[in-house]
Amino acid sequence: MFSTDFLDLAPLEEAGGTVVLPGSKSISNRVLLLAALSGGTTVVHDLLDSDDTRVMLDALRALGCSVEEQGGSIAITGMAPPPSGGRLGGGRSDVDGGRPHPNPPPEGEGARKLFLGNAGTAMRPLTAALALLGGTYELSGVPRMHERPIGDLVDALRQLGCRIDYLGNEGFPPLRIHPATALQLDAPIAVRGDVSSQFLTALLMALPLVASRDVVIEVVGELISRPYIEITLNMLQRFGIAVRREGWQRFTIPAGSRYRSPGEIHVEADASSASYFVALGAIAGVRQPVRIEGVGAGSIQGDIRFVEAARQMGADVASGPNWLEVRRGAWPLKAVDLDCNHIPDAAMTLAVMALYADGPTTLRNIASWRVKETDRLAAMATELRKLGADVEEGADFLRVRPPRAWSAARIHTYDDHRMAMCFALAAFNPAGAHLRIEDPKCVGKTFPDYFEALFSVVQTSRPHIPVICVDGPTASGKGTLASEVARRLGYHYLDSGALYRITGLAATRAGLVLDEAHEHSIAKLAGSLDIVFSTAGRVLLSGQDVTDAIRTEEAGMNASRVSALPAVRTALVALQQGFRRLPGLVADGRDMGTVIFPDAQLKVYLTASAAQRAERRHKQLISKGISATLAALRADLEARDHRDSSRAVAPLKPAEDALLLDNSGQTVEESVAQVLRWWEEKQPFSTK
Ligand SMILES: Nc1ncnc2c1ncn2[C@@H]1O[C@H](COP(=O)(O)OP(=O)(O)OP(=O)(O)O)[C@@H](O)[C@H]1O
Ligand SMILES: Nc1ccn([C@H]2C[C@H](O)[C@@H](COP(=O)(O)O)O2)c(=O)n1
Repeated sequence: MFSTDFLDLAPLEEAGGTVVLPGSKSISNRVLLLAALSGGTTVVHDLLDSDDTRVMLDALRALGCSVEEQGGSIAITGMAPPPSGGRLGGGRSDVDGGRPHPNPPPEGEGARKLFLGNAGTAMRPLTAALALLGGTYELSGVPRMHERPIGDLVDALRQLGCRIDYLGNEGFPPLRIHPATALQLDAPIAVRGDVSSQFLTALLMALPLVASRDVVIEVVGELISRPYIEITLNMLQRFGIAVRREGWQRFTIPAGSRYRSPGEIHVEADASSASYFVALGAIAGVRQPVRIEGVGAGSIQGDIRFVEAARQMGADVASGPNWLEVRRGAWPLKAVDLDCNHIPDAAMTLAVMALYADGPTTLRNIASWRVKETDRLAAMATELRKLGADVEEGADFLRVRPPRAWSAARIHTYDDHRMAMCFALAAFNPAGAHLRIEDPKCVGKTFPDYFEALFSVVQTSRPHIPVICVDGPTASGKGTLASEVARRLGYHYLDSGALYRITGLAATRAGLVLDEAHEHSIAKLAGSLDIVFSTAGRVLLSGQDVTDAIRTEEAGMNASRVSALPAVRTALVALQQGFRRLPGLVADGRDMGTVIFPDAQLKVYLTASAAQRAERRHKQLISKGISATLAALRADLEARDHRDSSRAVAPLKPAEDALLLDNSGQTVEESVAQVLRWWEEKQPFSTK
């Protein structure tokens, strides 16, 4: 996951390849709660690992469920009591036929506090389940969760006899739930269906806990987002509850309903997440398709119907039971006028596809966008306008006219994963306008590795991929500076010196003398090195860890020797240039700006006095327990500087367009801040 402050997207050109999608958030959180409410153990395969599912798992643990990892799957042992179980809330009327929470917080003791982040799929169903299970609880979330309505659900639960107080604003979390006294199950329970379908889902999942008789739910108003109710009914069926339905207005939970674990259950991939890759294929699947694995025509998720909308806009989609393959069909995409009530989440992706359409696109019946992670109607309109689109925002619709002239834009993401994910698709704009996605880690809610997945299936020409070069003499702090700048920007990092160090080591181990007479043998060796830079920061040569072996002063000197051989340098060019991958690269060495990446967008030549550098290296070695004298180190580094800058090929020198940075008097943070400032000044959306 990219945990940087922002992620800059270079202009993208094409897409093609395969993505395997993570599990559905909607299914994952339903399955977790149902497993918790069932007796015995349920092994859940392919569960989504994201912010919202972690919130649910933490809550279930706090409620006394056992959650165990089993070879990549999760085993949940539910909190339901044995069939002979006692009474609701551990001591209330049996008339209601309710079952008790097996582990409720004892009355009189403080409430059990559950923090549910911004997960509506945890807050709503847990409110209903805990109100019926008994015990005292406080349910809270992030500030935005406290702005998301829950009053209609609380009203429905109060009709039943549940006792729930608002701890902040009336109608919104946080909530305090008290044990119910007696439940009124004889009259139908009315719940509004036109604000969020999660209220009905919450009741459908909670009421089987107390269904000593038929329990009827009546939906008031037009039920929105029906496909989500279909998922709920489907999951309930898997856990032994056969809800009877009359149209979309009346639902009956049969008397005697009792949760039964299916033992094992697979979570299908997320159809809403698929929408970004369907759109990607429609926009950029020019020479090859984008193949999406984990979800397909057989999906139980309503958002799979996004595929129909994408087809209407021109996408060429083939599908199988759990895969989709999408290519560009019509281009530009076709403008549409669509009712999106059935695909509220995925419809956000259509709003970004509309930027590439041949006229204005209107998305209707999307009032529910206003009560999601953010007010998505307002947010979408604001951000689309930044790109140059002409946007009309109604109470429950959005009309998007594609930009006549695209602008580079910083996209604010409002802590809303879907804003980040769908706006990334604007990077294919024909004007090559740059995009900055702010707070990219918000995708952690449903798809933590979204950007990694995206970068694995998009292509752009090399010159578009940003590169920052940091060249300079030994111990000037290049590696320290370059790796930190890369971390802050979410870019890849190339330590080119390591490649020469590895070459020197491999040649020495092969018994080669590091001189001109062996130039071609060493070059051949350099061209066939099996090197792995592990994510844990280790360097492997032919599977062997050489991280420490290449860091000695002797290895540095040997690297300097082999680096003076022209054939060796040539042998390493392609390997170094191969590090230029999306979203960008920071490379350090001696010739990054002069030879390897002459078109780099920013070149820094980093220096410090020889005395400073010797001192830094001395400290560095001492901290590793390696003894050295300052004088010897200074003599060594001056000898290395001399060899590196006087060799015939690619000598150490500043590129003509490099910015000089003498960090003798700077801290590491000061030099990092300086380079980031220079980088920022080069961005098209710079505030300057
Ligand atoms: N601005 C700075 N101020 C003080 N110390 C620094 C600064 N930058 C780096 N250092 C320290 O100097 C030491 C050498 O830095 P680093 O290894 O990054 O240099 P380098 O130029 O990459 O060296 P080499 O080319 O030999 O690999 C490190 O211990 C680092 O923490
Ligand atoms: N781009 C590069 C990187 C390194 N070298 C040579 C010269 C150095 O003395 C040696 C070790 O580099 P370090 O790890 O100290 O950065 O490798 C080069 O010629 N070109």
